[in-house]
Amino acid sequence: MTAAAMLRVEELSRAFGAVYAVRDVSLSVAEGETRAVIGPNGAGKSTLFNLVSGHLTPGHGTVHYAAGDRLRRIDRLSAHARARQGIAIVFQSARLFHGMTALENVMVGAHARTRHGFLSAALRLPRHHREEAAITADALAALDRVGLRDWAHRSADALPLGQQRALQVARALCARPRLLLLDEPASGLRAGEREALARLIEGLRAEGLTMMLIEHDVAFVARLADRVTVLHLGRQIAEGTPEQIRGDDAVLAAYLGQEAPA
Ligand SMILES: Nc1ncnc2c1ncn2[C@@H]1O[C@H](COP(=O)(O)OP(=O)(O)OP(=O)(O)O)[C@@H](O)[C@H]1O
Repeated sequence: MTAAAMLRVEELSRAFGAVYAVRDVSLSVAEGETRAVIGPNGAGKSTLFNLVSGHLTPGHGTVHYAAGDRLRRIDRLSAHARARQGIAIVFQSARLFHGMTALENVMVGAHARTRHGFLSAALRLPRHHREEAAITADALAALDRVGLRDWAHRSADALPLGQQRALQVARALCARPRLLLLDEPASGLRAGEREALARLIEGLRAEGLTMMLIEHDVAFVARLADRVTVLHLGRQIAEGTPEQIRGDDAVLAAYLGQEAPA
């Protein structure tokens, strides 16, 4: 791949007690690439994402990210600092704010990058009024981008699951990410909802957004990802195009006894 790296992970490890969730993983994601991360249950996929987003710190290894004109080391920065630099994560479990509208849910994402932060915004301090108007405009634009503009003033609780996922993506987009991490965004969705989500991700890919995506369905991965990283028991056992991964013996062996990538 000739494009510049957006993310470089080197010999990254993280253990919980005696068990390595991620062990000596090295990978590089190019600017504009969509990278899928697959692997059987417990392979370390979510842990890897949390190590990149800053929700976990590594026991060993480094994470570099393209901030400004070069790769900078970020593995000791807080999740908040990484978010301000453009790394956004959509977690596997839906974390919407109940009792808030779709618009308010998205505005929370925008506050991650403002100077004064969410707390003073929540307190409605005067200096926030101009900033607030800009955030509202950004949040409406993000809702529009995911096809939820008409839901802006409706309760997020009323949204079907597929649209709740789209709302989470909108919230992440509102923070203007340069690297978007999506942890199993399609899990639990029905066929029509999966298709809508796939089209949403395709649209972001066409816009050139760099993404990492955890997903079990290999047809979904083949459609959306440029390259695939395969983890098993914390280690990276393969990397390549979706085509290369499908025929990889180590990958097929890792999935033995589980749902194999067909
Ligand atoms: N906070 C934690 N405390 C203890 N063990 C953990 C913790 N988080 C993850 N693990 C363990 O680390 C390993 C990797 O977990 P992780 O959630 O990263 O895998 P995964 O590939 O995302 O799995 P899944 O597909 O089931 O979501 C598992 O053995 C898991 O039990």
